[in-house]
Amino acid sequence: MPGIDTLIGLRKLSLSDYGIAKKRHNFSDNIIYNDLSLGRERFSLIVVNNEDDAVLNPNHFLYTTRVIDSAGILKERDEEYYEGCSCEASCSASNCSCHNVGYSKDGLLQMDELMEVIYECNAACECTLHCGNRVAQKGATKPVQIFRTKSKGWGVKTMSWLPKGTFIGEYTGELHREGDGAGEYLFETKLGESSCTIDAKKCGNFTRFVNHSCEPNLHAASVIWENCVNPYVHICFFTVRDIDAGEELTVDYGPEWWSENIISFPCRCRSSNCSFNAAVRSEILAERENTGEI
Ligand SMILES: C[S@@+](CC[C@H](N)C(=O)[O-])C[C@H]1O[C@@H](n2cnc3c(N)ncnc32)[C@H](O)[C@@H]1O
Repeated sequence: MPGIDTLIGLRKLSLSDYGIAKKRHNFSDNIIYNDLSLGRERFSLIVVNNEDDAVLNPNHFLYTTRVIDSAGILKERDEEYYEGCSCEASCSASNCSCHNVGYSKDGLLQMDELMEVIYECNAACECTLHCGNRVAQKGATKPVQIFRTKSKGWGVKTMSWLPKGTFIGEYTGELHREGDGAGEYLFETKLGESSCTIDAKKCGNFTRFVNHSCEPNLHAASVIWENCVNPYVHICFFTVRDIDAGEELTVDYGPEWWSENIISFPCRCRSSNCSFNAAVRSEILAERENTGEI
């Protein structure tokens, strides 16, 4: 009788696979899944647990590399479109007439001149898919690994050295109207002028495992690659500095997220200027008790 993992196509490592991989790569990691994305990423999304304190149940979320619009929010939009660019092959800051090009020639986000919104070329543009102004829309290419951290549950680490400005992945999940949904996997984004949220609790990709740090090495950028007047703003993670292979990838969840969640636990990012550590948490809880909030 095949197990559930086999039925849903998840390749759990057999002991012999593990032995071969261990010999070949000379590692001592305890790999529990060799591709959590089930082939949906361009790299094998390996899951490692060297802490022996929990197992990851891959069936409790659906792996998706795209945002899922089950509420039909995107469909409700007026179909009004902008024209694309008419650059012949590839756009650059000097020759692209219709877009602000936020990337360097190597496809790195220009972190020192960061724009509030990055407009990539889109389906209405005449440039080719090789255009340097199409980075995040092509999806994740840099291999990452899911690993069990000591005190923050699962986390994500990079398998290779990454220069500053590298695109890591888009935050995917279920799209909700503003105010709908709650919880630890919510990320706020925009639809034209209005706000909505992406909930990665039931569905998402590896970015749902990225933990918070008060000194993060990723930036959550707003990126648009639709030409409609009311575009969906994709939340895309880019490196804010060079990152070594093996380093954990982290992002700042923001004060609103912590305002909701600090009641349950303190921040364990261990950075020297942590804003939500145990001491700060005690002060916040004492203040909320005083004001009758809790
Ligand atoms: C979006 S999830 C990140 C993935 C999560 N670690 C997991 O195992 O699924 C957010 C949750 O991760 C944990 N977490 C993330 N960053 C943390 C931090 N700096 N300190 C403490 N817990 C953290 C908390 O449990 C939080 O509710």
